[in-house]
Amino acid sequence: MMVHPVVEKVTQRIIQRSRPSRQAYLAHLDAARVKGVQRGTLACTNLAHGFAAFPANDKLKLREQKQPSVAIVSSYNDMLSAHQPFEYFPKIIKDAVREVGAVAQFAGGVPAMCDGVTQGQPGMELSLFSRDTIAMSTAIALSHNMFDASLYLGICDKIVPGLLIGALHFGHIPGIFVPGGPMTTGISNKEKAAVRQRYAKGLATREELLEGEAQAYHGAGTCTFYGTANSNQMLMEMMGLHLPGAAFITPGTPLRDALTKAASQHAVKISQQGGEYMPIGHIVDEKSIVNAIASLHATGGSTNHTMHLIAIARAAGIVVDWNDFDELSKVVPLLARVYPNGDADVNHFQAAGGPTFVIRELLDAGLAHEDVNTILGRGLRAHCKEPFLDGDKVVWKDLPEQSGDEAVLRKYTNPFSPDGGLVLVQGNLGRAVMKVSAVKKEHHIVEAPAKTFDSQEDFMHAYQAGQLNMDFVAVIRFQGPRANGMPELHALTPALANLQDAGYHVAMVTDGRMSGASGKVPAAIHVSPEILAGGPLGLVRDGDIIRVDATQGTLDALVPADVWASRKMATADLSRSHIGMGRELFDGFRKSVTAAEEGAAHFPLPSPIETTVPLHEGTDSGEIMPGSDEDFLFPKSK
Ligand SMILES: O=C(O)[C@H](O)[C@@H](O)[C@H](O)[C@H](O)COP(=O)(O)O
Ligand code: SF4
Repeated sequence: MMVHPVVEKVTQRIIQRSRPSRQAYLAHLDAARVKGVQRGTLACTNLAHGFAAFPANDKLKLREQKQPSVAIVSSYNDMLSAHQPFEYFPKIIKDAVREVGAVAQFAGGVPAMCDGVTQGQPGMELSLFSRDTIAMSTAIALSHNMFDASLYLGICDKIVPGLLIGALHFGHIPGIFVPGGPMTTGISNKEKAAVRQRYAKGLATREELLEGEAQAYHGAGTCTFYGTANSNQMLMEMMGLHLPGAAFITPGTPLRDALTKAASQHAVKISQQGGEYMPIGHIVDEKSIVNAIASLHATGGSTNHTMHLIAIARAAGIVVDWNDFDELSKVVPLLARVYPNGDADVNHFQAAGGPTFVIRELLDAGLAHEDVNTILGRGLRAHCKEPFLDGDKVVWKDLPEQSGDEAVLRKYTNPFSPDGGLVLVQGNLGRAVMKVSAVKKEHHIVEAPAKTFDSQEDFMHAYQAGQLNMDFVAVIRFQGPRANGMPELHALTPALANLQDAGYHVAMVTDGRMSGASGKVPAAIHVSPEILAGGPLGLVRDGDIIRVDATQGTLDALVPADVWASRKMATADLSRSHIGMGRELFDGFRKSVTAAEEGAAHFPLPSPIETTVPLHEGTDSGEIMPGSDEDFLFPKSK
């Protein structure tokens, strides 16, 4: 099926723009491949260290160097309710892989930060940088070079992007993402937000607030709003990196564990030894990235992916920018209304049809590419299925034709909105992104005087002192990655929402970011260049009229040109963001980070290597496979 002309145009533009770096990436991938098991390239001493602690039968298989070894890279910890279930996954995986004659090895853990625990706290200034720290930790795990396939256990915000960025730097290794599933529904996200707004007005006690939060976040599993974590799940389904429909199955259930077992055994199958070799670097290509952006728009996904997806693409040699997001947003309809884009949560979304329903609708609408590689082979249509238990095995069934709840999920023929959730706004303040799917139409344009703040705390002090009961645009400055690590400013949402509810026209403009769970207040975020990179946001003064217009895609200070030209860049003392809570360890990150529109990344685009010199000397069983087209079953980017 032909895709929509705009989808095709954006795809071809990305392919053209990415050609040098994508070809360099594929050359690196070729050079890393070996004939036989990857551990065949190790010397005996290395290998003995690699299997020393294993039980006899595993050790024998590892020593024989015939059966694949499957890496487990896990973000388990007790801090994220979403990742706590991963505690018992390694045992399920090892038993499942043994059943099919191979071996699974816990290759390494990666750090994972809960943005809910750190929201509004100093720790949030490490949050964005934790993504590439996770990517580096993934590389450290895989650098043992023992592995012929890998399972990535992660769900939340920066963790899936970090794991995937790391995995793509080992693009020759087949990989499958293994989710843990969402928390069961507690009090609704709307009720949770209402308690917060009452507390911000002084109408609820701290005990009432804590009780409300505890009823929202009440158990193991991912928080049930459609923030960055659950946006990640949609993207993994859309990119064919999950088994179909694995995203939103509750942790601790038989189906959840059966899916983990099935993913483990499928990883063996797509290893070179399994006969259906499918390296992850050939799954993530220009078309799968375009598909991911389309699914983000169709579901009102997290604004954080206007950075994370760009960084993921960059890791695979693919260059994406906010024009690509913006042009796709204009043709991809909004098909799901999940909080903050509506009242439903992800459990309702799943019951209505879930992410695989969205995949089918986008394919049927010609708004996604079907001809892509996935962990199941060639073709995305195989992922438009729903998993069920048949005994202790997973079987997949066709999706129902209709949505289970039209208030939550719709077919492309009857969308909530003809266009998607994220738009580019640009003007004399720079380039920024706005999530419009969660903002009422009457707030898509805000023109009001600026009030500048250099920290979240300064804003909250002014709010609590009653100084903000007016129409205004909050310009929160010095929040970019170079300044203080680009924290989420989600903690300002209840105050801004109260002011909006009181009838004031309010908006936020910042070089910082918001949570994927942020919603109703119009916010032009990720303003690039950031102030510390000379961004014009630093020229704004209190009282300047700021116009934020999501319909026209503009972001301007309406200041006479001569006055604007005479302005000096504001300065701020950021030292308190550079010391304490470990922030001093990330000084190098602040200095080396790329712009938000380049993914706020800490790694270069792949560049051509002089010759496809193998990364390591082969041995008899680890003979280096020459990188050549016929070795691959996969068409290169055209
Ligand atoms: O991008 C995201 O989705 C957020 O980082 C999310 O993971 C974060 O935890 C929110 O702050 C939680 O939402 P509440 O703060 O509303 O509980
Ligand atoms: S969704 Fe956010 S708050 Fe919930 S567990 Fe994940 S990181 Fe923490």
